[in-house]
Amino acid sequence: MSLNKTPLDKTPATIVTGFLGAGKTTLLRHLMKEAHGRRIAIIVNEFGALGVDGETLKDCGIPGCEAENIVELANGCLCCTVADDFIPTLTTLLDRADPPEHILIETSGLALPKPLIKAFNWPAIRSRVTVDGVVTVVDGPAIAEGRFADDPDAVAAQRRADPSLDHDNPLSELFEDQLGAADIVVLNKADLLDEAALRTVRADITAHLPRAVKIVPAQEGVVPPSVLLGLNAAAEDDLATRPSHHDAVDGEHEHDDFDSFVVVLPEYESADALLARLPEVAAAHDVLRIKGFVRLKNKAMRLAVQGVGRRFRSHFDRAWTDGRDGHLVVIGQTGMNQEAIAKAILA
Ligand SMILES: Nc1nc2c(ncn2[C@@H]2O[C@H](COP(=O)(O)OP(=O)(O)OP(=O)(O)O)[C@@H](O)[C@H]2O)c(=O)[nH]1
Repeated sequence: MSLNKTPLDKTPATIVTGFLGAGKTTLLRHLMKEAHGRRIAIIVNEFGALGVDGETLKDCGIPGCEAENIVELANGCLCCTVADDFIPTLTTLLDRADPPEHILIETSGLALPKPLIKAFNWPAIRSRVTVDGVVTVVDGPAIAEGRFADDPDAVAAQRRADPSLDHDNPLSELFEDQLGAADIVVLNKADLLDEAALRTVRADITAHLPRAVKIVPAQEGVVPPSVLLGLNAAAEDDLATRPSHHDAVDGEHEHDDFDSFVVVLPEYESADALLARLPEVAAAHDVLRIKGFVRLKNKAMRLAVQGVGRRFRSHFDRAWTDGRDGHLVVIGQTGMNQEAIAKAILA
């Protein structure tokens, strides 16, 4: 793995972006597994008040994932809290007696990557750190299902009403912004696509890329670190080639299209009924993402639950280390019926 300092002796940072549930944390875990003792620090940003990704990575047993190497910024989106959170966090990491050789930054699934890349030009960090590359992870099956596609009729109607608008779907705008920033695209969850679907999805991604960028199919985020790290992109010097839907307003944007809330869970004898209910609830209410941990009676281990759309997985990841209740973070588009969703989950 090429983790050498850049010619100007700046610490390289890799931004891992991609929509909710695409597989960013999974990819980070793989990178850490292959780090072979290199000093890598991780900054994880999440949409929603309770951090699940940081919890998933911290002390997961992979060397390097000790809690002190993982910084969680759980209050909203990195792209909006650059001055308050991001710059001080980076500075603290770089000022360590034993500073990291490489920094991995996982954005929230709803973050726009461009304002974050821009932040690397702030005087406080510009001479010390550089964006080695932007890795955009995409959820292959979600693209195949048309999750990020505009409805052409709705777009046409919207354009007639207001020509400055070009999307009816906030998901497609995010998808394009995340691809627009990419130095490399990881087409993840290839196990859920056949050859023909893989070809179609690849063509769809290519059609949205503003420049020639490599697309690497992957399962469980398994891509060799040598492919993802050491790209030397210096993305902060190259903003013009990374278009964003928010360029016209100098990056200004809001995240009011999406919302999240937490459902606190009781302790269960068995999680079977809950696990059977969750995909139904997600489908009935068009929930984008559900993730969290379930507490079971007489079990020291916590059950990690991950849902993307109506696709769910669960496994016992490690013992509870605190007295927290089981909980699930639910993310969806603004206007989802929070009360009905919580009720259905707890039924
Ligand atoms: N079938 C399949 N599932 C995958 C693959 N990669 C990740 N997943 C699953 O997809 C779910 C979401 O993965 P994460 O790595 O948490 O996704 P993320 O992008 O970090 O999610 P957010 O931080 O919420 O945006 C988990 O249940 C993973 O186990 C894959 O290649 N194939």
